[in-house]
Amino acid sequence: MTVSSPPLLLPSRQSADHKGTFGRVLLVGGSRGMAGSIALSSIAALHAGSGLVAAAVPDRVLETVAGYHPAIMTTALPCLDGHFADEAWPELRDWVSRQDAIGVGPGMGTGEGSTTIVSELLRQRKTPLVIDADALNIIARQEFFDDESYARGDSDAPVVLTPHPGELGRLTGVSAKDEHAQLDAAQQLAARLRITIVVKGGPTRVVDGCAGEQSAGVYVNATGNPGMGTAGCGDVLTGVITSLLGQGLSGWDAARLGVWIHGRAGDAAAAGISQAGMTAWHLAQTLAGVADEMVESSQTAPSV
Ligand SMILES: NC(=O)C1=CN([C@@H]2O[C@H](COP(=O)(O)OP(=O)(O)OC[C@H]3O[C@@H](n4cnc5c(N)ncnc54)[C@H](O)[C@@H]3O)[C@@H](O)[C@H]2O)[C@@H](O)CC1
Ligand SMILES: Nc1ncnc2c1ncn2[C@@H]1O[C@H](COP(=O)(O)OP(=O)(O)O)[C@@H](O)[C@H]1O
Ligand SMILES: [Mg+2]
Repeated sequence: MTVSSPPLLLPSRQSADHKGTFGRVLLVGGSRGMAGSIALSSIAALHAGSGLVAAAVPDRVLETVAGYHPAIMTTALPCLDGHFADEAWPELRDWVSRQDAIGVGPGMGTGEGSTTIVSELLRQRKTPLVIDADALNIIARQEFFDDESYARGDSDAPVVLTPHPGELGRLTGVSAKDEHAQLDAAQQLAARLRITIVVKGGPTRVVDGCAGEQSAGVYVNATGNPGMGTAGCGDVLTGVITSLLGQGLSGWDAARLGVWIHGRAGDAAAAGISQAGMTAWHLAQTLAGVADEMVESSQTAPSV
């Protein structure tokens, strides 16, 4: 199988590097019945190379999420019926500025507490943000993006949305059935808000509304396969892109490299297991095995 080349590479790792070099990231989400989503995002962030990963989850599911992986740190937030309570944001607020990037949305539900978290995370402009899943559904339902004040400026941290066509339809009002109209709508939304949007699917496309020539046009990803049409694969991508933002990439670079390595891991899972039998769990594991393909290797590093 010929593997397409990554759109860019991370700098090679140096012997003096440490956890802090590779970023501290926070994944916010999960709920009773959907604890796995935020665990997949958190494990994916570790397997994409982050130095430190924590999951901020409703108290009720903390032990469940913590049980998936000993390296994931967890923070319990106030909970009501297994979902974020209104009191969750005041406790989450102080964590935000300490992160190199935050991913929000997987499995979080669309209740009051989650809505406040999404609204406040959108207001802050210092911490890079990936917005996925129920966080996108909240934005759509609350029509937050009708308010131009959410648009990003040159000095603001990057924001990356990762909708599948169903979520993009809710956000833009353009049906998932009309692929081209959805891509146009995503490009208009990205340009208006000066953000990056990953339009997930087969293939996935990335559009970017931030300044600079390099981000003009549409990036069409060449990796991935229909075996990835299985629960949790989008949650894995959220963790990957959050990790890459936390490693210092721009929204455009983190989104393109993120979808490339995500699809590459999906191809490795399909080859190792099968398209029909692979799951998001397999994808998260194969991601660890291919992660170095995102990094400048000694072979490609300029000779001294
Ligand atoms: N193990 C877990 O805890 C999981 C939790 N999940 C969470 O469940 C919540 C709901 O997300 P879901 O995506 O499952 O539900 P949604 O209702 O948002 O999306 C599912 C529907 O979207 C449409 N859709 C999706 N991809 C499409 C495509 N390529 N073309 C056309 N239509 C498409 C289809 O109508 C599909 O039935 C999210 O918060 C998500 O994070 C899911 O990620 C699944 C796994
Ligand atoms: N046919 C396909 N080819 C390539 N990638 C696919 C295909 N179907 C789904 N995917 C990928 O799998 C992921 C599914 O995301 P999503 O629907 O959000 O999953 P979940 O919310 O269950 O985690 C996306 O990254 C999407 O691009
Ligand atoms: Mg999803």
